[in-house]
Amino acid sequence: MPMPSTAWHTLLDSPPLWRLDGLLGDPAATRLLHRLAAEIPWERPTLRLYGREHPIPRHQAWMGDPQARYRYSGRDFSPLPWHPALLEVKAEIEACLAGRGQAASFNSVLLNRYDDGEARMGWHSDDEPELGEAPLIAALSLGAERPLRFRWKDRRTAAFNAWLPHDSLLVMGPGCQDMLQHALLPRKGRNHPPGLRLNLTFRRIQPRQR
Ligand SMILES: O=C(O)CCC(=O)C(=O)O
Ligand SMILES: [Fe+2]
Repeated sequence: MPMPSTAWHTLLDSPPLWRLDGLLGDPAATRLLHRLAAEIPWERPTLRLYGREHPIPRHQAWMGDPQARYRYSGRDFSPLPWHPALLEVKAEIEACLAGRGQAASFNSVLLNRYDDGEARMGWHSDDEPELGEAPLIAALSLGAERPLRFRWKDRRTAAFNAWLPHDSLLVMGPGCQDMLQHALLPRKGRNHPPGLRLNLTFRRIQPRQR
């Protein structure tokens, strides 16, 4: 098999925000998209907002090492065991980052599935205490290309889009969660509504001390 041709793009110098195109190469990336869409036990958990339960506007799943547990909204979550294909992707990402001089060792992945342009994720930073002080998060996009919107917390610089094509890896380095928020906004696109998109965010959860 020829090595997929990859290229790094620097979206921001500081904090470091990078994109690598062609992480897995095709047809491997497209095969992975369809395999994960079919084999992952996708869920649509509900969130309580102003006293009412709302299903989140996308599907998701959480996988990782057994000790990569975290607390959210006062509840304890344990990851599902790794899907074998995701362990391979994790190794691939870690190798790519090592090649860029960036050591990383992930122990969990949050998978998001967006079926259409209505599916979305609101403004947030990935700044849960379990992720540590200055986390490095690497997110693989598969399927429909959509923009991840970034805005600065201090609002001094304009918001911007990071377009995430099929088989691209977005790396949010130390400081990204402190200084920026990001969101996957809904897209109407009457002529070209986006189709299925998966996003896999690899993270390192610090095991809880107790
Ligand atoms: O779907 C995306 O590109 C973003 C996902 C994300 O921000 C997250 O999982 O925290
Ligand atoms: Fe995020």
